[in-house]
Amino acid sequence: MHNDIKEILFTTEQIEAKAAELAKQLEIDYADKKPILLGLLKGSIPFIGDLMKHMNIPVQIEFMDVSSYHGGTTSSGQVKILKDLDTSVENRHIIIVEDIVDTGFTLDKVIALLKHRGAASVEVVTMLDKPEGRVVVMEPKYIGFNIPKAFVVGYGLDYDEYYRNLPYVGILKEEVYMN
Ligand SMILES: O=P(O)(O)OC[C@H]1O[C@H](OP(=O)(O)OP(=O)(O)O)[C@H](O)[C@@H]1O
Ligand code: HPA
Ligand SMILES: [Mg+2]
Repeated sequence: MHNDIKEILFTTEQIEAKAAELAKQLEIDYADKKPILLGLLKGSIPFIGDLMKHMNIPVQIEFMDVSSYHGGTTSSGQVKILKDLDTSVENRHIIIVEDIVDTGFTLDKVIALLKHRGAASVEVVTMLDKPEGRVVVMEPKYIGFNIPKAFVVGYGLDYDEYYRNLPYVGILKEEVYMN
């Protein structure tokens, strides 16, 4: 285990099994809908990779780069779109892929934008949900695991752009970001 990690919450094996399980549910629900899997960069990179390889239906993969944490452990509340979609979402079924839902600010903004652009439906699949972090109402339809109110890293999740490459999800030691 990395020296900056206090506790591992989910191992690689647990995460990969959960991704496969979620993919099978999406396969059933979107069998004839030709959905767009929309990954929000950068955190969703490992999860969208694990998810898509278990979805044996026609699916389009797209990305938006959205950011609001700017290197800290709390949301700035300002959700910036650093790279927008370059494909139309009109009349398309969108599955937003997230690593984590915390305050809900990111999804609130992205969902409103996609609906405004005429998406036929918008749902969210997230590997992690931190319900105690919520500031705006947000209920993702597909959730991998619920987590307590702690700052976590790994499996795409960063602190100040590092730790995304850890193959597990763990709680970051507070001393790493307190000084
Ligand atoms: O529910 P929220 O409080 O909005 O938090 C969730 C979002 O925050 C993180 O993104 P971040 O802004 O750190 O960008 P990143 O994916 O590039 O790390 C995470 O990847 C989610 O997209
Ligand atoms: O707990 C978290 N860790 C990393 N990034 C995040 N973005 C929202 N919550 C978190
Ligand atoms: Mg981040």
